[in-house]
Amino acid sequence: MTPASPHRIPPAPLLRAQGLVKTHHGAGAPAHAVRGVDLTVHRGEFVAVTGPSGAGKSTLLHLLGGLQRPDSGSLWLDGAPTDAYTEARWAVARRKHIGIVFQFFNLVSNLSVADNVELPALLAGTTPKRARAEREALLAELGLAGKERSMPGELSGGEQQRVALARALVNHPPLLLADEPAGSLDSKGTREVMRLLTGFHQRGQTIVLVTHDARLASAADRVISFFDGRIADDAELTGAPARHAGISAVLELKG
Ligand SMILES: Nc1ncnc2c1ncn2[C@@H]1O[C@H](COP(=O)(O)OP(=O)(O)OP(=O)(O)O)[C@@H](O)[C@H]1O
Repeated sequence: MTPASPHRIPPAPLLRAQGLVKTHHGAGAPAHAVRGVDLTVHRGEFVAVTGPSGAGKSTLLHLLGGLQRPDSGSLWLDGAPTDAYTEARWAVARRKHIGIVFQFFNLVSNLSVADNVELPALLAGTTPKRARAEREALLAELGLAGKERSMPGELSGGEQQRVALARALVNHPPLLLADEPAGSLDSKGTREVMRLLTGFHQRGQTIVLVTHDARLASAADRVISFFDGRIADDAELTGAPARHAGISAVLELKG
């Protein structure tokens, strides 16, 4: 008698959002930035979220990275519910599981390039020797060897964004979130960011990229059109038909 084959449980999606809603209450009328988003991202995917200015793309990315809290809805990271996460717990989750790059780099201006990149590794408990080795490898890979002692203000925009990428990836997070990473760069810088994101993706990095730049979005293998706080379309770029052309539907992809 052959032994019964063990049931194989498929891995949980890296990211799953259900019913996310976020309204900003500023000085003017409330801004209904995210109006009910269901989204599943599996390991290895490169997802671009595109849409017009004000559609709510950045707000969605901030919700996915725990930088803002939804008014309602739930989010799972690697199968773990995050609804009860405190700010401190989110900070730990980001340090280990989520790298984030922003349009304006957000580097610490009075720290050197080397220290900017090593800091998140040290905060995550990596030994100084290992943090240094990780930093050296990443900066070399990103074409920044020799810039270790430079201060961020001494670098070009493209170089600063590469430092920001190194900082985001130094802890090998399973998920990279990028919010308009080429938004303040010229076309050469944009091409460079595209090349780097594509390279990391080809080596297995899961990426969710927010951009209004069609060129950058074309580097992804799945493009979500975001409009008025909702997913209006969700399509693979390989020529496959759109998986979703409505709003607020659960997306179960590549299951
Ligand atoms: N902190 C905030 N306070 C008040 N309103 C906000 C805040 N952040 C965003 N909004 C509003 O929420 C809506 C969505 O903004 P969001 O930045 O998410 O859109 P976006 O698609 O990323 O736009 P863009 O492409 O111009 O960056 C807009 O109407 C914006 O004015």
